[in-house]
Amino acid sequence: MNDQPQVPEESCACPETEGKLTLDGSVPVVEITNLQTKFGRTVIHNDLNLTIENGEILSIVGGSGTGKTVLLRQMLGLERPTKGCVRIFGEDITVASSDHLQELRNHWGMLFQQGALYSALTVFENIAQPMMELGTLPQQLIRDAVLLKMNMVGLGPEHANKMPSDLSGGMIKRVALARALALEPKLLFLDEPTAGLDPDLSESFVSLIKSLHRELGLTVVMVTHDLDTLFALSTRIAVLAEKHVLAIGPTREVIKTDHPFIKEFFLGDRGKRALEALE
Ligand SMILES: Nc1ncnc2c1ncn2[C@@H]1O[C@H](COP(=O)(O)OP(=O)(O)OP(=O)(O)O)[C@@H](O)[C@H]1O
Repeated sequence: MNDQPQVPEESCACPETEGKLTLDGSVPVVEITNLQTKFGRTVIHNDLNLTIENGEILSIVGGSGTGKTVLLRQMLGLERPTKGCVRIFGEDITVASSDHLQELRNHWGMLFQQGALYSALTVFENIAQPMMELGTLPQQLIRDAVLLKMNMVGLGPEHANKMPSDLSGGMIKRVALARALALEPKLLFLDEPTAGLDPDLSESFVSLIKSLHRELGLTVVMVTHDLDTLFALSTRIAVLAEKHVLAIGPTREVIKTDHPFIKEFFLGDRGKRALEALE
């Protein structure tokens, strides 16, 4: 996929707010309005609206090809919708310049599915990289901050000089999480955070995310197919179907929605087991 955002076909009709970066929780952390995404003639999203409040863990679910990844990339400013408005911390990122987007990205962290570590850099260097890129922080402060982030995600300093190829899947996720938290974001995006982890590692990674969410006061936006992760973490779930957010709310309310995808996804055997485990 092309990482250069394209200019939207039509300008957005954003709700009337100041449109300036607001980090104090006084406006929704994410506010998507009347969003449309088309690739050629294929419409992926139409009239999609989604609001995510400060402190939530909002999970996005939906069938294959419903546009979850594209929506996540639009929230990250990596893609622009065909129409509509994507406000992050009150600021419409669909009209932001590339330079401004780069600055805005320092306010959110992203954990990619495969970790996306730089293979030629050590654990320390991977976590330090967003701080180094700022070009303003003294070396000693970066060193202390990296060790602090490592500690936060349960990695001792003895791992600092390891290369990604020396790490287990669970450790790669922890390093990637430490890097996502490097600039102390208030908003964290997670793409399939537990994919590829065995059930025990998955459970401990979920606990880690839960405690960091609480301790750091994060807002989390997650895409996952894993029902255990979904049920254990989400404060609300948004279901993408029929090109828009078909249902949104706490898990127990969303699963009552009478829709074939929701019935199949949540109320199959796997869904029932995951729900029972919550009770
Ligand atoms: N740059 C692009 N050009 C053309 N089509 C695209 C592009 N990016 C995504 N699509 C299409 O948009 C649709 C939604 O893709 P997306 O990856 O967001 O789905 P998804 O909901 O994340 O699916 P999955 O759960 O299978 O990962 C797919 O049909 C995909 O092929």
